[in-house]
Amino acid sequence: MSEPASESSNSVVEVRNLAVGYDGREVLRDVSLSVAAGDVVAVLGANGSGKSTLIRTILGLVPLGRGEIDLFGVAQRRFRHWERIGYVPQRLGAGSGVPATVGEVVASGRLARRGVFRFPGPKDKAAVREALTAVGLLDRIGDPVTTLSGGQQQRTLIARALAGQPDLLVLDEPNAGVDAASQEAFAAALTRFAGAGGTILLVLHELGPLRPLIGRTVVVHDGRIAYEGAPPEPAGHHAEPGHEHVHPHADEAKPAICEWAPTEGTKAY
Ligand SMILES: Nc1ncnc2c1ncn2[C@@H]1O[C@H](COP(=O)(O)OP(=O)(O)OP(=O)(O)O)[C@@H](O)[C@H]1O
Repeated sequence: MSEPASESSNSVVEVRNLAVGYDGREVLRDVSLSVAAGDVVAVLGANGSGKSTLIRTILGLVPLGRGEIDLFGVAQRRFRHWERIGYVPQRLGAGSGVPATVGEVVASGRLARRGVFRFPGPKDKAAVREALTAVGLLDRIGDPVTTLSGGQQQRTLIARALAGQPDLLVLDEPNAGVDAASQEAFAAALTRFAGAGGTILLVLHELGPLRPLIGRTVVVHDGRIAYEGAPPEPAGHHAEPGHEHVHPHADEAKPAICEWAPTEGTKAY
């Protein structure tokens, strides 16, 4: 892992007064967010609240309407070191028609590091094996990805991002529809990444096995940040074992942050 840019102190992501829309319809407004080196930040919120739009805008995949975004202390439009960021989208674009093996998919995560025109060297191969070991899939390295379960395919995507040895991992609902074993494997891989000083920004529907890892949560409600602070403590019957559901429900007028017991350091908006 390389050091953060010197001019950036330890800022990894800085979002100021962001507004984003699709086809003239505003989806995010007045969003500000800071992620520092070593932070593990979970973005929560109801379906359609704008969580994916927020991280996709940070990554430059959705055009910025208003506001500013800095990555590692550099304005996003001038940022070139995309190899410092590993992105795990919601799904492995199934049906691409390319019959790739697990090892090939993970090796593609090295492209930004090694360049397209250089053959993979021992360092690249070692990084691929290490990343597959981290997610518990080394034994599947030669198998076509299409023969893996949905959860294993998600783990392959995490391994692809890890193989690039990024400083920042951005993940969009990595646990959605994924079996318990894969969720545990993610949690272990992400814990190791964070333990080595990595920064994580991820969209989650439920904290689940990742709860102990999350340092800060940001709740997006109706395109704005409605809460930012410590991970919500389940209250009342929500504290029962197995109830990990953090719910700002889509059909509620207000985010359900009132059900959480804010702890010290909480910012409620
Ligand atoms: N490419 C797009 N074109 C037009 N509208 C979009 C596009 N992507 C998202 N939207 C709309 O923007 C809003 C926010 O969507 P987004 O995917 O950011 O929400 P989300 O909080 O990530 O939801 P989910 O939890 O369901 O993934 C929704 O109303 C969605 O329909």
